[in-house]
Amino acid sequence: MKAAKFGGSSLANATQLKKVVEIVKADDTRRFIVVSAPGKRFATDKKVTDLLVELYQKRNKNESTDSLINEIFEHYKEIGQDFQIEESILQQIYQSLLDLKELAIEDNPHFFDKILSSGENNNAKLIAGVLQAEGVNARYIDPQELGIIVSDEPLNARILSSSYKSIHHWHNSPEILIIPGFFGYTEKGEVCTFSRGGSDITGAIIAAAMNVDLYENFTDVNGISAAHPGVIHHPEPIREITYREMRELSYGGFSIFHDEALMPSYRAKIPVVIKNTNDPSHPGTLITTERKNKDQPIVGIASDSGFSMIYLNKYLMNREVGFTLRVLEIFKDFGLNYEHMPSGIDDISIILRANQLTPEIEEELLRKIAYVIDPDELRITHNLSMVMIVGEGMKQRVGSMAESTAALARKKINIEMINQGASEVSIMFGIHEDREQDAIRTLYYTFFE
Ligand SMILES: Nc1ncnc2c1ncn2[C@@H]1O[C@H](COP(=O)(O)OP(=O)(O)O)[C@@H](O)[C@H]1O
Ligand SMILES: N[C@@H](CC(=O)OP(=O)(O)O)C(=O)O
Repeated sequence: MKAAKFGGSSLANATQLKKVVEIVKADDTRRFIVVSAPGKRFATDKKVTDLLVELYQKRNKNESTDSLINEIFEHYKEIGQDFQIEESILQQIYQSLLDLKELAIEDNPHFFDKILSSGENNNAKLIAGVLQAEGVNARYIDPQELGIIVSDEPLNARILSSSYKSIHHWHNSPEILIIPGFFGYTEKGEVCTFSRGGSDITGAIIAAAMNVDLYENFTDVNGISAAHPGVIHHPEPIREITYREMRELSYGGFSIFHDEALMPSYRAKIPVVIKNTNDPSHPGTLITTERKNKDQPIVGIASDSGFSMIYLNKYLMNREVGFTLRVLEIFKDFGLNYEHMPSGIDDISIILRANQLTPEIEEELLRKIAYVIDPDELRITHNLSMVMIVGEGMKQRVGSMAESTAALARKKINIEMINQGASEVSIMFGIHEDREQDAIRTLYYTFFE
């Protein structure tokens, strides 16, 4: 049995949807289909979820949403146009969009979630209708009926562990279930979405709950490549990768997969394959617990920007009991999440996402650190990118660090920070944002060509 998730790029228009219908028909073990909201039809197009974000903003400003509603509806109509679907489906979609005009804003903590979730919900209804019209025994199912119950954290829900058992009750469904991705319901029955890109999460939850043999994640490329295709021309494809490696790459900025999405399928030890809707016979990339091909020490290079780093130095820091704890307590008091904290004998660096800082917060934070910790040196660096080389094989291989630093030095890229986790699955380099693409290129050509 398989669960398949189709991303927005696979559902953007009628031509793409025809490919999806063929994929569903081609293998009768594909029993659970998770769908995203319609994606971009062309480079300058807007995906439906982004139009819904605009709708939310307009509602908040009390501006008319009529033209947006029409634009979104026209997109659904275009997707359904080549199929003999029942007229009532499009009417239902139109009505649900009109209902968004009436949704209460006041005392409605799930206002944004309700608007966003309509993108996938309407698409799942449309696709179920299309599959039925094409003779497939399929049905739309609402996440509440299915049992996707989530924590009450607007725009950032998490699945409750009790959900898996309820969802499993549907594993023998005679109909193929068409499930909208990206949201669930709280215990009180309110719609709550996962974070952006969260249809991947729904796919993994369904795969784990139904205990399928394979979770297929369909997108618009032949699996994952060793670096971002926008930076490296024809990067090498990755045929097989472990969950740990994929987790590091997703964290490091591989936008192809939501980084939280792997958790449910990882725990359930279900293999995931990333496949191309436009070329379904291509093997894509397989994500498993252990990879068979151990020859490749480094599988990929990822990067992400928008970091700041606070550097602290205090002579004999290592003798002060509770030093790190006191520093982190300050971060906690400011409600700041940190991402990494490499340390030396007398110094530590704390790296955090810069979008949490305003000039006021930054000033107060530094003042508090100076007062509580009394460091010999305290400074903050902005506009950093984290560039990562990832691969389980690095543990056995001598010299990955030396080759990387030599490659960066050759390009005169200054390394502000190096971090290697205890698991030795990745090495991370903090560099100035301006040199991010140069760093990826030089590291890629060092390890791949
Ligand atoms: N390392 C990588 N390998 C392959 N694709 C990548 C990589 N990094 C980023 N991408 C991009 O991710 C895109 C697919 O992911 P996504 O936007 O989530 O698609 P979907 O709409 O199917 O969910 C690809 O079109 C590609 O441009
Ligand atoms: N539509 C949602 C959820 C999602 O996962 O979409 P996609 O599978 O197209 O990345 C978003 O844009 O965030």
